[in-house]
Amino acid sequence: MTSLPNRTSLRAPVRAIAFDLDGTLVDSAADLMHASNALLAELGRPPVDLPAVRSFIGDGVAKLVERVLAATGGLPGAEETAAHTRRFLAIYEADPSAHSALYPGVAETLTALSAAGLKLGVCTNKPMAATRRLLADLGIADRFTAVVGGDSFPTRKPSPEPVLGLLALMDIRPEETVFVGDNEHDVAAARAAGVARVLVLRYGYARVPLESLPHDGILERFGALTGALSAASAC
Ligand SMILES: O=C(O)COP(=O)(O)O
Ligand SMILES: [Mg+2]
Repeated sequence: MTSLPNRTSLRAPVRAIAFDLDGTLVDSAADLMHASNALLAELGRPPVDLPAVRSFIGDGVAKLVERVLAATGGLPGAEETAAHTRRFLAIYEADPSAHSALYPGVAETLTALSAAGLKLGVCTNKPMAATRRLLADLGIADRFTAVVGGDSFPTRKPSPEPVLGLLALMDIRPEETVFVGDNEHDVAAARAAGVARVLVLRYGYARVPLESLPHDGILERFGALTGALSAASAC
């Protein structure tokens, strides 16, 4: 009787890792809060606190600003909201990193993964200009083969479009890719793009229990990624 090949031997080897940004690589909530509060001060509105801002992150800047406005006196009309979003971006892009930091283990782990020959990419819903500046300020811009932001394609995560766009730029197929994120949009986008594995970080800005999401594993800390990848390739 012929034996069936095991699951692993049917899988393409992992050649790339695509990372989410906010809540995965970078704890960026404090700068988003400061930029929100600078805007709110100009509008004569009360400030928002860190837990509120954490819960507003993940759908891009326009949604963040809408949620900030809705929580502090109400959402104005579409044109005024768009003007406030532009003002928020001007404030945020001028310095997106003063109060932000890489999560523990991020710099070392990215170095180890590139040294192991893996291509690394970023797929975030944050607009590109702020993303580029944040990655540069935190000293990790040169680790990535490609970066895509919330304004790089017509749709954002949870759409698979930016994930597939990132992989095209990296010349990598979804089945050769692991996606590492922190929220429900990352899992949905990566699943819809057909990546081989989806891992989520416990410490990020998820708005639903991680256990309820169709991921392939929860990482308690960023440094656990190298072990998770070698365990998967060994089994
Ligand atoms: O919502 C944002 O602006 C950024 O979020 P992300 O990096 O987690 O995709
Ligand atoms: Mg995130």
